[in-house]
Amino acid sequence: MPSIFSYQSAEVDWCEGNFERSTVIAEYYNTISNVSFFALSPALLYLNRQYRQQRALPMYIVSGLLLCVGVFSTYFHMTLSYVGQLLDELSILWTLAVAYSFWYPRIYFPRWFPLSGNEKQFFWLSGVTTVISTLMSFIKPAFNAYVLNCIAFHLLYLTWRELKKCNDKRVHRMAAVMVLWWVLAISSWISDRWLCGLWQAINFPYFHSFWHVLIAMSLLYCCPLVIYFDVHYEMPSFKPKLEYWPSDSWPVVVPYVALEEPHKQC
Ligand SMILES: CCCCCCCC/C=C\CCCCCCCC(=O)N[C@@H](CO)[C@H](O)/C=C/CCCCCCCCCCCCC
Ligand SMILES: [Ca+2]
Ligand SMILES: [Zn+2]
Repeated sequence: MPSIFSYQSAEVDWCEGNFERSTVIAEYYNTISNVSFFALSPALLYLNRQYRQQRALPMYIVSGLLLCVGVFSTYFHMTLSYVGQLLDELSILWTLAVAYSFWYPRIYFPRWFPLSGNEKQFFWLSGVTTVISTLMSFIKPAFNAYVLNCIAFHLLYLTWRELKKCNDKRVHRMAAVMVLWWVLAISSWISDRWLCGLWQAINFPYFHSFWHVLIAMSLLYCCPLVIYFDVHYEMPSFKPKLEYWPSDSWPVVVPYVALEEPHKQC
């Protein structure tokens, strides 16, 4: 029986052929495309530095966790080991759980939820749910990936609820771009899983590496939106403004949130 650390002991094997470009890296392009996660965290921290000064702990923790996602995903695609698969999925689960605990808007807490000291209780509820989900991941990690992808639908629902109340055109545009990247990302993930025979027949089995880049792009737009609504709800002494680096007129831009003097827009 192979060890849980050994090469190709994982439950899933992505469409890209194994050991075709290297004798130590199982899926070469799926491994190197994780560079997008290594670029994401420093970009988030640097561009949103005004917000980071106000909310240092959540920003450093989530950026650190996104780096862990990159490290574990690299290890997984390099080895295709069972441990790699678990670490890849658990790092995503914990990043999502921590992000929800820090940024889930209080107005969406369930009605039955006790309202005094609710942040702390929500923090614990998220913690307990995550520990239970972590234990369950050991049972069927391949199924877990589908469950994790479903969380994006909840994020889409929250975005839609917020957009209904917001007149800022820049926010609507940013949400639209985030959804576009996500649609491209999830289509790549699903087509790598379900249509692998077809992609192998045309000798183009690289859709999972596209997924890595596209979901990182989607997160690049998702994070400023989360920050925007956090400032809007929780930091009344600031006015959030969505900006693009290096400037609005450049063909390739990276979005971020600048904090200005008080005045509400949404
Ligand atoms: C101010 C900052 C707020 C930040 C909040 C963002 C929290 C995001 C947390 C984690 C996202 C990481 C997703 C990348 C996964 C990369 C690893 C990977 O490819 N793993 C696959 C195997 O190699 C595995 O099969 C993938 C499983 C599914 C992961 C699903 C993640 C859902 C992420 C939702 C992101 C939403 C973006 C926009 C939604 C409209
Ligand atoms: Ca493979
Ligand atoms: Zn992957």
